[in-house]
Amino acid sequence: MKKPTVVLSGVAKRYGKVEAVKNVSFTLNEGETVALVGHNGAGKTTLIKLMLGLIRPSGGSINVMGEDPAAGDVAVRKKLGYLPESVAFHAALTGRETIAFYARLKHVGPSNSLELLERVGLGADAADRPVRTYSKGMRQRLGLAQALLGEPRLLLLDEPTSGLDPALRRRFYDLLSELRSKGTTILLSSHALTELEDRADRLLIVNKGVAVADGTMDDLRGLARLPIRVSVKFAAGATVRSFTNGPAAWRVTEDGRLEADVAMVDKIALLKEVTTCPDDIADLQVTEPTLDDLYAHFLGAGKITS
Ligand SMILES: Nc1ncnc2c1ncn2[C@@H]1O[C@H](COP(=O)(O)OP(=O)(O)OP(=O)(O)O)[C@@H](O)[C@H]1O
Repeated sequence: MKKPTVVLSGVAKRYGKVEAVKNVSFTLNEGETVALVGHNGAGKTTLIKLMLGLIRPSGGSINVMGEDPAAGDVAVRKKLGYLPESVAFHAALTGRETIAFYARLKHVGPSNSLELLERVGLGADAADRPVRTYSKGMRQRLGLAQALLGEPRLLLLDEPTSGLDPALRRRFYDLLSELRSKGTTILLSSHALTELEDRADRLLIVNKGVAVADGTMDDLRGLARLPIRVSVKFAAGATVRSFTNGPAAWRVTEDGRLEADVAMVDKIALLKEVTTCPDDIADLQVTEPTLDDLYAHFLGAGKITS
């Protein structure tokens, strides 16, 4: 059975009159990568700060690795890594000095600082340059190296790939899968929906402080019941058939394909019908709802969990 790293039960957070988080409950398990998504101001950073123990909830309870994170237990803090949304470092310190500084704050040995910097793609040359000479992407990577200090069991990453080019993003996600395979729990707060789609085990969608959906992509697709799109291209010389028996209403696209949107439950029946004469078909595409589609759907719906 999966071991929970974080458990939130009925958590609320008020800032004066603003109800930033309302009755939120979820669990993050060992070795799980969960994407936390929501519009600006939805409450994502507030949830992360609550899990870090930087702020206290106005209601409900939070348990991180068996402890109340706001109790200030050093042993728990050592096992926690955090990358804030905007990373700010002392401009005059080198990358290596920055890591040594954070290692002291976290009470972990700085001995592996160079190895840590190399892991995030900052080599020896960059390690000994002052941070003021770093590009935005290099600062972001330094932030990630700082979050990885002490081999954390829980990583909370707020917009971790902002400022990273596509190659560095790939490298970043490779690093995350390596950590995940070692059992690290990872929470990624991000607006970059397309890159989260294949990388998160689970999605947690928040809207105006409320968790409106929690589940895997497949769970959420099942709950949303959004249609899938089937698109057929006929082979040259094939007689273009019309599929009249199936459940779908077909249309002809500008590039001459036949296209239809059908409910998930009708998918197999439709594909059987379409492929009765396989030699007539040059191409067949089946497109499931994307995370963008699901996100739009759940923001328009009430609370739904798998
Ligand atoms: N210290 C604070 N004092 C008052 N209101 C706050 C404070 N911090 C956050 N809020 C409010 O709480 C709500 C949630 O903010 P939060 O920063 O958690 O959202 P977010 O989902 O992280 O947004 P973004 O995607 O823009 O970073 C917003 O309405 C915000 O204005």
